[in-house]
Amino acid sequence: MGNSKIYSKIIYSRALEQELQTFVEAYPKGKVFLATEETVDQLWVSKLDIFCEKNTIRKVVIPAGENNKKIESVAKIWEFLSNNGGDRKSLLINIGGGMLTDLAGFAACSFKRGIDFLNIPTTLLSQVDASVGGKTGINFGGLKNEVGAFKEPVAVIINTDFLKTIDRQNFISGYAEMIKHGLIYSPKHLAELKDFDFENIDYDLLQEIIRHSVNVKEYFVANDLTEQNIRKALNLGHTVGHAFESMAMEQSRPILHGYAVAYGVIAELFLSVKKCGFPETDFAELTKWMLDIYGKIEIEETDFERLFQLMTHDKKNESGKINFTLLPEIGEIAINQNCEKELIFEALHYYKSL
Ligand SMILES: NC(=O)c1ccc[n+]([C@@H]2O[C@H](COP(=O)([O-])OP(=O)(O)OC[C@H]3O[C@@H](n4cnc5c(N)ncnc54)[C@H](O)[C@@H]3O)[C@@H](O)[C@H]2O)c1
Ligand SMILES: O=C(O)C(=O)C[C@@H](O)[C@H](O)[C@H](O)COP(=O)(O)O
Ligand SMILES: [Zn+2]
Repeated sequence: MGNSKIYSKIIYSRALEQELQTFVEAYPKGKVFLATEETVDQLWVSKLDIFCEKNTIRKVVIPAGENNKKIESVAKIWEFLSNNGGDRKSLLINIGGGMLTDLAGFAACSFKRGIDFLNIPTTLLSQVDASVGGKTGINFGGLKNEVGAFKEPVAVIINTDFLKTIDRQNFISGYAEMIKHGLIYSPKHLAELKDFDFENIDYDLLQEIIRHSVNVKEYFVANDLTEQNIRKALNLGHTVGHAFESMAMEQSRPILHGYAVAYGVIAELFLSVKKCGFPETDFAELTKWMLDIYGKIEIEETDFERLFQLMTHDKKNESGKINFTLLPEIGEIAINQNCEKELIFEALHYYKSL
């Protein structure tokens, strides 16, 4: 099984500038560039000595927010690299949440057909998921990640200090992808997440739990970088979740990605019960737990058709059939599970009734 190996190095370190220096020195002088976004720039990047004027690392800053994960922002990064002498041997350092690492990763892997990039994730979600594994991309035509490429960063530097300025909503958004990792691979990870007190964060413990979560992601990526088979496990909750996220965006009431994933996981566990025999007691317990944390997105019956249409664009689909990743039980995966429209509507009815 598998068509790739892990090329990226994951570095857990709180000595960020020291780690970065090693990379900067490995590339030609003047050919190291930085991409970030406004919030992260103000809170963090502008305070780091390594990026001060006397050093030659030039910077491009994108406005913050999911609505900036778009082609115009990619063009801004291409233009910046082009105007500042970016060449094939350049390095682009991406510092930010998943919006920024997806976007700038895509800009890097398309500029001059691909330059090196290094990810420094600053949200929980990007530390445990988005910055790792080489899925880069942008939203297009109202669809999530409709355009992108698979390319691994040269390294990912994970520094939990960044999480000290994250708000609660963004923290629990990232926590949803960790729950997903527990569900698809590791009941032990799920248990430690259930025990974690995110109202009163222990950062040393968090660092350990992040490492466990990243290990789950790396396991699937190492075996299937381009998502031909087993990597589809990492997409649990995303067929319905991305439809919720896109619809919420269309209706001008955007939701965070991790919340959309949590809502999608509930709907897809319903499908798992129906199609794969997922235990009903586990389903009831997990649904209650996630409802307590995430609440729910309010949907109307009149939304179902649009949600279904959005699901027809999911990247796991084949021959016009909507394919889900489902679970026969916690830690056991069933990929390529085709569900008919009637059953998908049943799941949406169930979700609406909660
Ligand atoms: N490539 C992948 O495998 C993958 C995996 C999961 C999610 N994603 C994508 O990641 C994106 C979501 O990422 P996200 O949740 O990090 O969102 P984000 O990058 O939009 O960041 C969330 C918010 O936190 C702010 N922020 C970032 N770092 C901060 C810090 N240290 N302190 C304070 N505020 C900070 C940002 O300005 C933003 O307002 C989505 O586009 C999703 O599709 C990609
Ligand atoms: O790494 C993966 O593979 C994932 O599916 C991780 C997801 O959490 C992430 O949101 C990813 O960007 C979704 O990809 P998509 O292919 O469904 O757009
Ligand atoms: Zn996701």
